[in-house]
Amino acid sequence: MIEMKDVGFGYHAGDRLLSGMTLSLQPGMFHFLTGPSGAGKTTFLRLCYADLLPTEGQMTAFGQDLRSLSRDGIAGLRRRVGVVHQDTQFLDHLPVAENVALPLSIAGEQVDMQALRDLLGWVQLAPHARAMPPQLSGGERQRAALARAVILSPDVVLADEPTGNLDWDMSMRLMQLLLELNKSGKTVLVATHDLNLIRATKAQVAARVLRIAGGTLHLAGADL
Ligand SMILES: Nc1ncnc2c1ncn2[C@@H]1O[C@H](COP(=O)(O)OP(=O)(O)OP(=O)(O)O)[C@@H](O)[C@H]1O
Repeated sequence: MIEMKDVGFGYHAGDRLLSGMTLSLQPGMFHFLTGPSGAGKTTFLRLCYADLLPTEGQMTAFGQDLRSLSRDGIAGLRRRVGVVHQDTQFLDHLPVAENVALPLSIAGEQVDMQALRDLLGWVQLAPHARAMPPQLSGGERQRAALARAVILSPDVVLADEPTGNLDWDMSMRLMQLLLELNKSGKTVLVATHDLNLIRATKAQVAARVLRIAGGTLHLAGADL
């Protein structure tokens, strides 16, 4: 899985945004990552899918040192780690179904149309399969982003403020999908500053809450 030992990161030489982070993502566990705006949550997630490399310490994913991964190694890692980004981008000239299937096309793989239909049905977007992304509501966009993040059947799903622009009902609907993924065995990590969302989810799953504060990572107490 993903393991960090004394990991630090700075965007500029001499700058240490994050330091001393020691953590293992627990396989099959539901994790939250919280902390104030600007604390480094997105940066942490980017480290987890090797979009950024640590400037200090040791970090491995699925037993491989991230700093020594080849291009193919990074591509392999990205298959095993699905990401729902904070500012979900779609190709606006392609229908939702094609956007969701994009990781398959990029990997040069055949699209199994029945599996794609099932996936769209699971995120309740079957009626919107031929819609264009600008026609989707915020909640529908996030569900499409989640479908795209899991189409390659990753082991780990990272979601960066996936409910940031959604009302409570929509947020809970998205969280249910993430819970279902977790129940099916996937390791999930959701970055959010919404403590109510964390509390409501913790009523349903024994989630582990990580918090970034003071430039490092802590395990939050059970009161959260
Ligand atoms: N590409 C970048 N280059 C330089 N600094 C950056 C870059 N990306 C982020 N930062 C800075 O790093 C800090 C942490 O940003 P990050 O986006 O990781 O925080 P966050 O906790 O996800 O914030 P939010 O909750 O507001 O999304 C911020 O001060 C931000 O300005």
